[in-house]
Amino acid sequence: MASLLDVRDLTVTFPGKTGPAHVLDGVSFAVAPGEAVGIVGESGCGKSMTALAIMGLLPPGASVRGQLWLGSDDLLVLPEPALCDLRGRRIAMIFQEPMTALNPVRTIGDQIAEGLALHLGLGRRGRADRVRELLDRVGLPSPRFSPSFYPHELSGGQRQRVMIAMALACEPDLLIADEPTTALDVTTEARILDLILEVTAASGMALLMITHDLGIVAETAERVLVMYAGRVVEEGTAERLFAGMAHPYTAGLFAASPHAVAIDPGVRRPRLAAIPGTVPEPEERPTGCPFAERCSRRTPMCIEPPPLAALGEGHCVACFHPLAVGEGVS
Ligand SMILES: Nc1ncnc2c1ncn2[C@@H]1O[C@H](COP(=O)(O)OP(=O)(O)OP(=O)(O)O)[C@@H](O)[C@H]1O
Repeated sequence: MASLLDVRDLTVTFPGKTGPAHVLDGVSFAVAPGEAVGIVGESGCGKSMTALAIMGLLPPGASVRGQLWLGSDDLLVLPEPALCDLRGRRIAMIFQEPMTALNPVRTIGDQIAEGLALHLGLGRRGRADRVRELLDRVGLPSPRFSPSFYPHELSGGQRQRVMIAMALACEPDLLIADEPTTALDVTTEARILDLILEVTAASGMALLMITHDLGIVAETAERVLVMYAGRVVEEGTAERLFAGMAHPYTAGLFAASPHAVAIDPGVRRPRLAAIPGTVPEPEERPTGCPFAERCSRRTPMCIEPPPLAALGEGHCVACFHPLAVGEGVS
């Protein structure tokens, strides 16, 4: 099937103190129409930069190379007005913290209606009807919830529901959810994830779920990209990858995930095991395997960059010493 989103060799660089800092280094992946893809990695791996590059919202100072195809449009060469038209209409994004993403001095109804006026040209009456329909759709029905509410009158979970309503407003082809439940308690997290899955499946929307938690990926994605230090280090269908994580980093994330039981109900662990060390800063990244310094399996050959190579159908890994199926990381 033709891809909806095709990211090719995406590289994002900022000027650093000692030279260019590559925050993304040759990232490539595709999302098919209606597909749910998860991007997972620790803080600082480049997940948000990937999302912001797709949205055309990178911070000032960023320089971008590569290609970002949405259907037949390369987003990296589209002029700003065309990109602006595309945001909300074809791609929408839900951010980590709804309180900062929502405008505190405008009603939720006005904020949801904005995209409807801009992209669909709906009149006042049409917008009001659609806002009520969307609030209802995301579990904020009237009369209990009114479009005239301000964000501060809602709980964190309810605000995230408003963000979902805004994202759904124009029925985009792709929804990017960047850590959408980080600010929520566990019960609310489960409800919001269920809602995102339900609305995307019902409307045939593709989903790019960005998270640091492999458990969330296991619950939401059909395909998984594991990112480390600005690169994709493992990619596979959720079925393949969770049946045999091959990169020592992915296995480390699994060992550190409090939700690992969602991936493997048989898992028994006395305690969570953190990966030693931290993600190297963009200016300090080695030219070879970026994970080598933290990896118990490294050998002298890891001073070379391992290519992302196929392990089997629907599964690739960038590691010279991948784990065999069933093998744990020591
Ligand atoms: N404005 C900026 N200028 C320079 N470097 C930046 C800027 N914003 C982020 N970075 C760097 O880009 C790298 C990737 O950041 P990014 O926010 O994409 O990580 P992430 O994986 O999404 O982490 P998190 O889960 O914490 O959001 C980090 O090393 C970060 O320090």
